[in-house]
Order: sequence, then structure tokens, then C-alpha cells
Amino acid sequence: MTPAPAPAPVRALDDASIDELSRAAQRILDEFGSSAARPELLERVADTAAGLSETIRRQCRPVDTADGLFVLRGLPVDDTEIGPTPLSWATAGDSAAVWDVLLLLLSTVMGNPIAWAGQQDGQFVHNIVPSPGHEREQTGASSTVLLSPHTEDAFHPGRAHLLMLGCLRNHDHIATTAASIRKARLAEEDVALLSRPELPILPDDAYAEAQGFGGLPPKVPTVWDSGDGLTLRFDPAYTPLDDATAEHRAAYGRLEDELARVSVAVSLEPGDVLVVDNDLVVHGRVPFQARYDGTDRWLKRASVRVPGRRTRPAAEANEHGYGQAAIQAYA
Ligand SMILES: O=C(O)CCC(=O)C(=O)O
Ligand SMILES: [Fe+2]
Repeated sequence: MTPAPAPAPVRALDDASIDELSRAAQRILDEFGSSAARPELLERVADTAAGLSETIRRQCRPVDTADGLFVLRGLPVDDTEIGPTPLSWATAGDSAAVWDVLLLLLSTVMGNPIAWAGQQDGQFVHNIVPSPGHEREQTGASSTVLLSPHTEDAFHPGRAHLLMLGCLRNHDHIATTAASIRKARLAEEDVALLSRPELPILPDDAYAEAQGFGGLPPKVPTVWDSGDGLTLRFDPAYTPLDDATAEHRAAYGRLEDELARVSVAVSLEPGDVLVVDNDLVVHGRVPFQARYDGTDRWLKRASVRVPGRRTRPAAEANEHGYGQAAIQAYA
């Protein structure tokens, strides 16, 4: 089912904030010559973020509607200046590096950016572009398949609280999909069933090394009440549903149906930064045909932990995370 386009809550940045953020990012990039995440650069980002205006801080406040997301709008993108869309994250290098710094600044206002040694060379900001040979994968590099709704890095207890997608180019208006558990209607019995840790979530195809990990996959709950409402950890493409009881599978299926029912399509415009609460919302992407001619869709992605947030079951602390470690920008 193709989700209905629905207006996502937009937080429009005013001219002064746009100017302040753009200048701050450019200054850091000029100083370091590259957005590669060195400790000195992260330190400068932290200092700069701490000095950003109250107005910017307010626009970066936590998600405050049941949509579980918002779009920060107004940052400028010059389609010529950013150059052609790279053919893969591995060849992106410093393409549109000022956006790496912008996302790091915004992430740092919202929390603590994280990186993974096993993904995109340990960078804090990822390039999401369609890549030849990966068209049918369940990763950000795919195109011709529906990227099914998922919690980002669902396999791992160190996964982000917030996911940030900055749009540099999207000529064909290809939508990101988003479904909030806070809008889903689930029977009490289904919530009870899905709160039981009955199935593991395995590492996705972006983590080749973790997929070879030898330990026993921990069984995890799919939904739970975190105190202020339902919260979820969901990635059906990497969940061995055949191992579940028929009863559990049926409840999981009803959850999938509900998420499809409440799913919205968010077609990002250049300059938009979509912020998704990874505890409330599963995201995906509609299928599309890549051209590989430098004009394809191009997003930058950052993942953020929010210190002190208590949305995760205590048992997650004992998970091995398949040998992967989330590297936090600030200890
Ligand atoms: O391409 C998109 O809109 C989302 C891709 C995705 O799932 C991600 O970057 O985590
Ligand atoms: Fe994702």
C-alpha cells in the first residue's frame, strides 16, 4: 500500500537562524578542510553548538506531536555547488561536506551524535544514495524495492533515539515513509503478546561484520510502554518470523497492518532536515528508478542518542549488539 501524502509538522527556520547555522558550518569546514570526524573537529562542533541561539535551540526541541517527527525547513542548497550525486557512500568523500557539519551541529544541539565502526567507515554523517548493484537491498543504497518500514539499527541496544535525514537533492520527489506507533490502534492482547521477548532482530545488510557474529541472537520485545506511551523496535525484514508461534505471528501481522494504515509519505525538498523519533516511528522509502547520472536523490543521515532518555527496556543493557559498538561523539 502506498502511504498517503500527509503534511509533516514543519518547523521553519527564520533567516537569522539559517544565516547563523550556515556561517557556523562553513567556518568549521574552512578551519578543518574536510568534514571527516576528527576529535578536534567534533570538539569545535560541540563548542559552536553550545553557542547557538535560543531560537535555533527551540526549533531543535524534542518531537512534540504523535507524528513522532518534524521537518526543519529553510537551510539553503545550491544544486550546482553540491556537485553530482555520488554513486555510493564509499566514493562520496567530502561531497557537500558543509552539510555533514550542519547535521553534526544540529545533532549536537539535540543530543550526542553516534557512528558505527562497521558502517560507512565510522563516519558520523552518512551519504544515502542509490548505488549500482544494491538496487534490491533493504538498505539506504537500494532503489527499485520498497524499503520496508524499520526502526533504524533495530538489532542494536545502542541504536539512535533520533534519526536525522537532510535532503540535498530529490528531483523526483521520492518519499520517505513514516509510521508512528502513537497513531496505531492495537488491542490490549496484541500489545501484551508483542511485549514478550519472543524473536530476535538480526543485523541488517549494512553491517557485514555483525552478520558473521557467533553469539546467540537475543530475543527482544517488539512494543512496550515506556511510561509516556507505546514505543517500538521493529524490523520485519530482519526478524525470523517463522520461528514465532502462530499467535505471535498473527499479532505481528496486525501491527504491520496498523503501521501501514497510519503511514505517511514525506517527500523531502532540498534543504529539509527530517527528524524522526526512532522510538516512536518506523521509516522506509518508496521504490524508484535510479539514473546513476549524478542527478539521483541524495540524503545525508545522522543518528543521535539523547542522554538520560529512558525509553528502552532495562534488559537491553545485557545485549551483545552482535559485536558492534556505537561510537558516541562526546563521551
Ligand atoms: O531513503 C530514505 O528516505 C530513508 C532511508 C533509510 O532508511 C535510512 O537512511 O535510514
Ligand atoms: Fe533507515
